[in-house]
Amino acid sequence: MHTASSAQDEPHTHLSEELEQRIGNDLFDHGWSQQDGFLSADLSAALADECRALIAAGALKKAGIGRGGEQTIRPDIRGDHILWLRRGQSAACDHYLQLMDQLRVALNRSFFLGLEDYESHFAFYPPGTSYQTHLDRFRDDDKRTISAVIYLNDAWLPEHGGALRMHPEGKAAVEVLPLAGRLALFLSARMPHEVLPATRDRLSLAGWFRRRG
Ligand SMILES: O=C(O)CCC(=O)C(=O)O
Ligand SMILES: [Fe+2]
Repeated sequence: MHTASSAQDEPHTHLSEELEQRIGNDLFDHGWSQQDGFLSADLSAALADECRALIAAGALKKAGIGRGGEQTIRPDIRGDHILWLRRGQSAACDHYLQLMDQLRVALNRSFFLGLEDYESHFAFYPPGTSYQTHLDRFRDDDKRTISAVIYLNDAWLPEHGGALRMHPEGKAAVEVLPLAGRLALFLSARMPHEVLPATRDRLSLAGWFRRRG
């Protein structure tokens, strides 16, 4: 339920225009963007709790590579366990999906991308697992346009590993640590990226803004 309160009480119930512009400019100047504190500490903690409960219940499954009937499990290439989000599964997930929908509308407004929807899953990388360098666009489906990852891990330190490492064309690699509340965005078809192994559990929400097919 929505009760009257100031913007400070509810950070990012609505994204500020300034934040939307910063994200759009980063994406189109550099092909990626990092926004710390994109989720409030409360929302990030609620999503982390939900993810941990789902892991404990065995609800996350080993992720495959490839699409549809061609999916294969290759832990040497990709070691995460995932669960796709459904609208209405929890207040926290709905809040997150609502924020991403605002971002989708803002990106369409500024850049005429025609982004139509957003799909997202929880991801859990057990210690030592990784995801080798890849692009997020499938060979036979070019709908995925912008990738978004939100991290759910408190007190993450560089020595824990687990960075998202991006490889912008012609530039030095960039690393983003999976710290709670942080958002990483990049162009799905153009940014090769990988997940480095970590020494502790690595929880996140990965998602894709898709354009009309
Ligand atoms: O968790 C990350 O930092 C990136 C995940 C990823 O590349 C993917 O799920 O396709
Ligand atoms: Fe990816």
